[in-house]
Amino acid sequence: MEVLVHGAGALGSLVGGLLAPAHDVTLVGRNPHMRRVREEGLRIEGAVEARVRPRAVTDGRHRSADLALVTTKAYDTDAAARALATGEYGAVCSLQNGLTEERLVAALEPPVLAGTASYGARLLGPGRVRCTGVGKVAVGALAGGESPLADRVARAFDDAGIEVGAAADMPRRRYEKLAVNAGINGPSALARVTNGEVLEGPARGIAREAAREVGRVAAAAGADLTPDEASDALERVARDTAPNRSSMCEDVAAGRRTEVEAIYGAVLERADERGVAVPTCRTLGSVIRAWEAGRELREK
Ligand SMILES: NC(=O)C1=CN([C@@H]2O[C@H](COP(=O)(O)OP(=O)(O)OC[C@H]3O[C@@H](n4cnc5c(N)ncnc54)[C@H](O)[C@@H]3O)[C@@H](O)[C@H]2O)C=CC1
Ligand SMILES: CC(C)(CO)C(=O)C(=O)O
Repeated sequence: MEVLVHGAGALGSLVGGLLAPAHDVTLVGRNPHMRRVREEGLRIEGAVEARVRPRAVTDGRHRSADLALVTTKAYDTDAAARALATGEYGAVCSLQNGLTEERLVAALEPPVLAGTASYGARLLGPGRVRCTGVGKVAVGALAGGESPLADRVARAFDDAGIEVGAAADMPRRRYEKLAVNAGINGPSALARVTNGEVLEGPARGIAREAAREVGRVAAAAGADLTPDEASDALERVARDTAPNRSSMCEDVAAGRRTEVEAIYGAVLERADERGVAVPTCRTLGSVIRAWEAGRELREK
């Protein structure tokens, strides 16, 4: 399969690199990373060790592939969609955190699949990515149900040795992941603690309530996820990733922009549309947004 990975940072380089031995992969990213991949190949280190040679480019416009994977940060989704709209793709699938697929649907003609990836990835430097945790990929129709296209994409991941499931319940999975991110990311970023410390420490109640609120929004949206299930998912992921710092915690610690809008913004938008009260998510989102506004002022 021809696969284009738009946004080849940590996750995109890892997934693209894992797909490369079995497929014709093009990474779209930025220099100096792309230049090094072009010149010397991509080295995957850590939980998976490999050296592969995907194509590596910096201009994602006017390209074509059977599948485009979107792995930019969520706040770069609109720019990614604009670039992808100039090309030709059989399908587009996001592996990002947060609810970004609707933005891709609004901008693109090809079918947009929903995806989740529980791999851990960190860019070590140009041409080098560390796999910090072997995970699973799920892909399926955005609205749920069987999808021959998702089956084909899942087979392509499987051919490359990636554990994958073609999932008929992506609406539930997307909300479950959103609940986990809403429960862990804000509290861990504000308290500067690991995922495990969110669960064990004084922020536990806030984290659980944020996840439960997402469960209420999901139920109102017909996504088959209850508040208890959302809270259980949060507990499970926080336990499984206990020593890790969440992406939002890393972003805040490094003074970088966060994915607050794709996580808390998405919860609030959907909650407000359906009249669901989400005071905990609203508070967490407001404080992270306030930090971001302060960060922008400090940069000026
Ligand atoms: N890193 C991880 O372990 C995981 C990340 N995710 C999600 O995956 C997404 C990506 O995360 P990371 O890979 O960690 O971020 P990252 O910042 O390492 O990678 C994003 C890359 O996209 C590139 N990019 C953005 N716009 C571009 C454009 N127009 N043209 C070319 N390149 C462009 C950036 O230069 C950057 O290298 C996020 O939504 C994150 O939450 C999900 C699961 C695990
Ligand atoms: C699941 C979790 C919380 C793992 O750290 C994550 O997705 C993130 O850090 O953004």
